[in-house]
Amino acid sequence: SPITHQPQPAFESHPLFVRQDIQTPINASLPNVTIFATGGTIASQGSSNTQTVGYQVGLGVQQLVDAVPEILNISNIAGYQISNVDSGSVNQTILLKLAHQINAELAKDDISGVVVTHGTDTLEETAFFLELAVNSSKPVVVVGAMRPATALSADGPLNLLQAVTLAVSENAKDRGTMITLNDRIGSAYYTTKSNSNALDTFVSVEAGQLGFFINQVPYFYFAPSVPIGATHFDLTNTTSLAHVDILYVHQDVDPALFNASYAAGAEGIVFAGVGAGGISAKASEAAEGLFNATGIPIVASRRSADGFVPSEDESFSIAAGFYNPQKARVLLQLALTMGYEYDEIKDLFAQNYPKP
Ligand SMILES: NC(=O)C[C@H](N)C(=O)O
Repeated sequence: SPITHQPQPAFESHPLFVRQDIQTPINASLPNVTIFATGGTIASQGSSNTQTVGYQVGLGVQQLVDAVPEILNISNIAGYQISNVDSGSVNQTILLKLAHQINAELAKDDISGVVVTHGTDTLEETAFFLELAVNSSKPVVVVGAMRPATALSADGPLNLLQAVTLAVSENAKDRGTMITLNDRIGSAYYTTKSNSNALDTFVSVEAGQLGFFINQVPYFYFAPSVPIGATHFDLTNTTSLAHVDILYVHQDVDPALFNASYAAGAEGIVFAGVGAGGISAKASEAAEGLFNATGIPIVASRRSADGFVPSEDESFSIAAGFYNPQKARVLLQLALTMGYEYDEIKDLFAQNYPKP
């Protein structure tokens, strides 16, 4: 019979708590999974079944689950509507709601894992944020779609089934936050969106995928392992995140951007450098001047899709190592939020550098 999962009393009083229940049948012999819906293409509808650009977000978590009744053959589902936005509009309020609610959910003995439905554009940022903010052996799976729910060959329903499958899989434990889309399973650490339009958009070229689905069964290439530099933050009492900007470097980049970013409130800056963290002499001078004047951490990442930014002696900047700019930003943001000193931030990034 249909049931409504009730909110946890301890969480009702939390300032960031928002909840919308869904109604699904319950089968006591199946594991429990909680879906946190945030929006994105997976929750979008077009005006025709051939429209694959320019559609509107708006489907609720109940509709996402109703579209894939097969999910209820493998799990009992509780659903929370955290937001319903394109992922370009996901912000720290949404991220903190997710972190708080997922931590509370995974602390319950009868929950096997959680799934977050999300737009793909910034999915990797949310996944990496959750990787850092959630410390559990249970699977956290972030999933999206490249085609709206109304499209011919919509990819959302199968992606969602695979995400829930992963959330109840014993083999998916101790792998942190995972990203799944188009049969592939990736780590939140290194998976990135590679194509604005294609279904097969999530890649991790250097670090590789964790696994893939065959006939809806997840197969992993490796036993669970911990990425170099893996770390977790306890955000239990956190209600806002530090302001960190990303500046994109290019020929003739305006050196004034660094001071402008600081003037607008940035507490840290990541720049997407050319090559392995490069920047013009003039911009470098401006960035160094800002660092000397304010002491705010400035992290050098790269605008290339993949690669490593090595640390340089005597540099005013902290090398991002393997982190792309958006992941370096999340790491710096959390370190600043938790009150890390400059040297601790340097060490945090250095933990990710390859060891000889
Ligand atoms: N494929 C997608 O999900 C793109 C969408 N614009 C988003 O919310 O990120």
